[in-house]
Amino acid sequence: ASSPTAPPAALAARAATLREQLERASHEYYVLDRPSLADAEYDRLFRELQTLEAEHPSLRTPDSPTQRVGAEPQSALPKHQHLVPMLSLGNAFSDEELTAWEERAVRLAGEDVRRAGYTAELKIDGAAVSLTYEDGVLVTGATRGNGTIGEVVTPNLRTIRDIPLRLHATNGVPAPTGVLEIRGEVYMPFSRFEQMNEARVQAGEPVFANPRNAAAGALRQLDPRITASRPLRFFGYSVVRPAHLAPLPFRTQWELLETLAAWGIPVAPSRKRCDTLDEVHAWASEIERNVRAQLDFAIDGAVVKVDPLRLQAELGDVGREPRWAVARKFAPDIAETTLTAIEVNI
Ligand SMILES: CC(C)(C)c1nc(N2CCN(c3ncccn3)CC2)c2cc(C(N)=O)c(N)nc2n1
Repeated sequence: ASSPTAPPAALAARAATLREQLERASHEYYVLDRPSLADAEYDRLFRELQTLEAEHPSLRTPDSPTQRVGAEPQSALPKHQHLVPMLSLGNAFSDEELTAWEERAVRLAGEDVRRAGYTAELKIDGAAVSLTYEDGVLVTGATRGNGTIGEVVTPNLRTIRDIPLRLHATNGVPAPTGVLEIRGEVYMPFSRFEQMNEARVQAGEPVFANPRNAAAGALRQLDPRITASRPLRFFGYSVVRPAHLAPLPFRTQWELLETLAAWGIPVAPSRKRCDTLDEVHAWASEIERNVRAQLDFAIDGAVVKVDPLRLQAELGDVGREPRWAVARKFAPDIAETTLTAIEVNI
């Protein structure tokens, strides 16, 4: 017999179904931009779940869509120690410097580095964060901070629709178990950045100098309702877990990104699996010359990574920078440098 407070199994099952349907609809609407559920239907299901949770509080789980916006403002942001430190990135400002990076890696780990190839990614110009999931449920979100200690901003990150509150099994990829940290970049699309600054000018509020500052500022709000009002997005690019836990279900950076996407984490477009560094040079040049101007978000370059995790571990890090990855920086965005110049003149 069920105890008086435990909800009947049928209601618990209904709540679980509603959570799944609402999260899938939200993912299709915000991430895939192809909604399959009408807004009115979404609202009806959302209200049904809210009612169920109000009548049976034990059904109000942390991965419920009703728990995205809303905790009370905090007094200050608590500190968070990252399970695995978030590294920095060395910079390569030219093709020659990128080639020198490859030569050093080959000297250390041998020709396998060249044979195995690279994953090349856009370098999103936003604010780096780390999301901790336990058995697929988001439990903590933190800013990068100094790489070892960041600030807990979980309520603020939960307001970002791109960030799933629960990781799902799809395309034959099982949902993750145990604890893992997903790292990525929170950013503000250009189109929404301009719109927000326009509104701030009308409201007599100070404008943000660039989308990166706007994203970082929104993330560090004490009141999540303010964060919820800011148009923030997210791309993931790294998954780590403490060394003593079971290995993750992928062997290369490319498979890592495919796994993130299968779990419902947005991954930046225009990435490329390159068999040679020449392919990386050509891809980076195409991105800087043609793709960058079409993107609705700021990038400050590309990130080139030795693909196999085995070689990444063999290469390790020096100081706080991985030997197996490097940022290929592009010329600063014209708009930003112009604005900075104007600020200086004034
Ligand atoms: C996992 C590694 C360390 C190789 C790594 N580290 C990154 N970053 C480190 C330095 N970061 C940083 N941030 C502030 C201050 C100092 N360093 C900001 C993130 C990456 C950033 C991006 C991106 N932006 O799109 C990306 N596609 N891949 C990354 N990969």
